[in-house]
Amino acid sequence: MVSLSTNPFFSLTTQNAASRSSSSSSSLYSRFAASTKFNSFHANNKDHRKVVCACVAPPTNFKSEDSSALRFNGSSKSEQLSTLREQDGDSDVLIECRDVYKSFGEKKILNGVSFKIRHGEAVGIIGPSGTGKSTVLKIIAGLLIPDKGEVYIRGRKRVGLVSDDELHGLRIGLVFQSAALFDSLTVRENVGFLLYEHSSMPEDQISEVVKETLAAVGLKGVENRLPSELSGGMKKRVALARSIIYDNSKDSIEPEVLLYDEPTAGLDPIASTVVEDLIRSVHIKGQDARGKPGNIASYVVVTHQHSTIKRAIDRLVFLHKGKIVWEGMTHEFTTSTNPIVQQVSEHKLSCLRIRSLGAINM
Ligand SMILES: Nc1ncnc2c1ncn2[C@@H]1O[C@H](COP(=O)(O)OP(=O)(O)OP(=O)(O)O)[C@@H](O)[C@H]1O
Repeated sequence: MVSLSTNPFFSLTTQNAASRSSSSSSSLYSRFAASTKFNSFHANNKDHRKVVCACVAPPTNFKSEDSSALRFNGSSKSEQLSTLREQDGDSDVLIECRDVYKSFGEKKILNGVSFKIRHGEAVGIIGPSGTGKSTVLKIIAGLLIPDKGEVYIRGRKRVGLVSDDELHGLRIGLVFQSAALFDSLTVRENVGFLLYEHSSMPEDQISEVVKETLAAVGLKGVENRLPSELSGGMKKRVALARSIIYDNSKDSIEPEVLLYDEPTAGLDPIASTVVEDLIRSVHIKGQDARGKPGNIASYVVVTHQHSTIKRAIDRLVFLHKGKIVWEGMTHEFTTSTNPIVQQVSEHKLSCLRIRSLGAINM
């Protein structure tokens, strides 16, 4: 079985999972739901609602009467994943997009995207602005449905949106560019949201895990601050902490694939380096940044930043005009004979602003 329970708010459609019912968790929810930003966001913009729902770590079971307003879709659990694919020697493939198409209205964005994410990989998706990189992440995360084509999670075809936490076996976490913290909650509550909402851990233990996780991303003594009291780089680190926290009281920890959408956008070079190295450190050698058994099996980074490619990515997928035009190891990027890659690598990656690629003729 496969689960995407790490994904934020996926649990909103789940009615029956055991969840923490403490007053503190409902108060967390009400404080979050009562925030002006949240209400206006959801009242005014359906598409944005999806993004908000996607952007944070993993409350897997919101218990609220209002939660119906936040559901992604009405698809049934049985529709979520089906059709176990035959084993084909790809046993290390965690996620596969096969011939995926996506349009928004008349606008064709993805035109047959196929690629695989294997266990242990650090994959970067690069390409011109507007070419559909974030759309690919949202499709992988189960927040958007392809118009055509298939997404397989550990060999099982996903049907519909992810909205179910009864599935288990792989968690997928999405860290949005904006960090997307809940403004009305403290850093502790933001980072510990999943555990407050969904685990049976006592609150003092959750506080301890939050503290450890924050320390792992280089933050100390910020637990009681609100997001508005943090710098941009700190917010990104809090978002990272929120994506890597897990319930360590469980017997087994599911592997997780983390999806980062421009994790260093807007940061200065030093702050970028910190985040890039953290992305690596939560993943490498089967250890997480707390020195405990790691659960981040693989990660995918959408980026325009050269330093992120250099420090945090091993394999690149190059998306252009809705298709993958090149795939290879990062070091092969500069030696590729693919014309479009050559035009980019002539810039030696050091001045890589792939946004300018929009002008390149294919
Ligand atoms: N929900 C949506 N509704 C309508 N259009 C959308 C939606 N989401 C994305 N788009 C459009 O799809 C195109 C691809 O967007 P996407 O964010 O995936 O691009 P990107 O490659 O990540 O761009 P960037 O590098 O600038 O972040 C853009 O033109 C965007 O405006």
